[in-house]
Amino acid sequence: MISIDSSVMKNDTLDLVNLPEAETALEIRNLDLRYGDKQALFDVSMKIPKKKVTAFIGPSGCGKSTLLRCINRMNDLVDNCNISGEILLHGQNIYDKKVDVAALRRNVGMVFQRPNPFPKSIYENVVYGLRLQGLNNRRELDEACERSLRGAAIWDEVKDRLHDNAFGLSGGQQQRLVIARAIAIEPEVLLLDEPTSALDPISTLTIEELITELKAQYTVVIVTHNMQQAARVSDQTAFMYMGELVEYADTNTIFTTPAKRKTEDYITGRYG
Ligand SMILES: Nc1ncnc2c1ncn2[C@@H]1O[C@H](COP(=O)(O)OP(=O)(O)OP(=O)(O)O)[C@@H](O)[C@H]1O
Repeated sequence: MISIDSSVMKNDTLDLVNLPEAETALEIRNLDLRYGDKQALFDVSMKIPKKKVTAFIGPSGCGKSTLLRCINRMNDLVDNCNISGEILLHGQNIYDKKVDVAALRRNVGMVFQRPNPFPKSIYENVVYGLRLQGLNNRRELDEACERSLRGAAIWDEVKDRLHDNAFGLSGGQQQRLVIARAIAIEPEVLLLDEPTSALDPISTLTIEELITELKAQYTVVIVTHNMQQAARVSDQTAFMYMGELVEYADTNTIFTTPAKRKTEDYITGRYG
């Protein structure tokens, strides 16, 4: 039986079904996804609120990462992947033919399970996306670098070695650096795919605190295996099972009074 510390529970609840457009960052409508013959998502619909943390939880293979990857069209890179349904960002379906996928991915950044800094200096990692956009002014790059590293809660640790190779950082620092790189280009949405699963407990806690700070500016969607983590960092939780969205509600409700039996069985550790 998994017990969740009730002191970490939050009290604000949103009506996720009738969420007003102004408060909605993304709306997923009737999303189905197939990898070849195998259907991995079944008719998923949900509204993801702006500037909140939304967690996807569920047993291994239930489709959490697949759903996350749909939000910035990472699944486009997978052969044989077939998607129907819509994901609306600012009222526009991101799967519309007119959509510029590179621009979408700038606006919807992604951080993966294993920290993946580039083999470059800390500084060059952070400003990488800005350079790609053609920004070359040293002062602007310096400012953006500092702002992003501060935003990712790693500035104090690296400010005296910005030109050292990023591989010299610890795993937890590398993950915060990668988050700094993602926020340097000022996305609206940050997708975090099990961002702490390769980290030690102290680094995990630092990243969790960071996630809570990030929602002041960004909409955060996180996939996690760790239910305590979902309870600690998220405002809303979506429980998935075998490709279906079983229950989606504020995190407090999911962990204390879930409406569905399957959710209760999962959060109480009966399977997983
Ligand atoms: N590229 C792929 N090609 C074929 N099948 C895939 C691919 N990626 C995922 N799948 C399948 O889709 C289903 C959902 O996988 P997904 O990785 O989204 O689940 P998950 O809930 O994130 O799992 P985990 O917690 O283990 O990472 C699984 O059955 C998986 O085997």
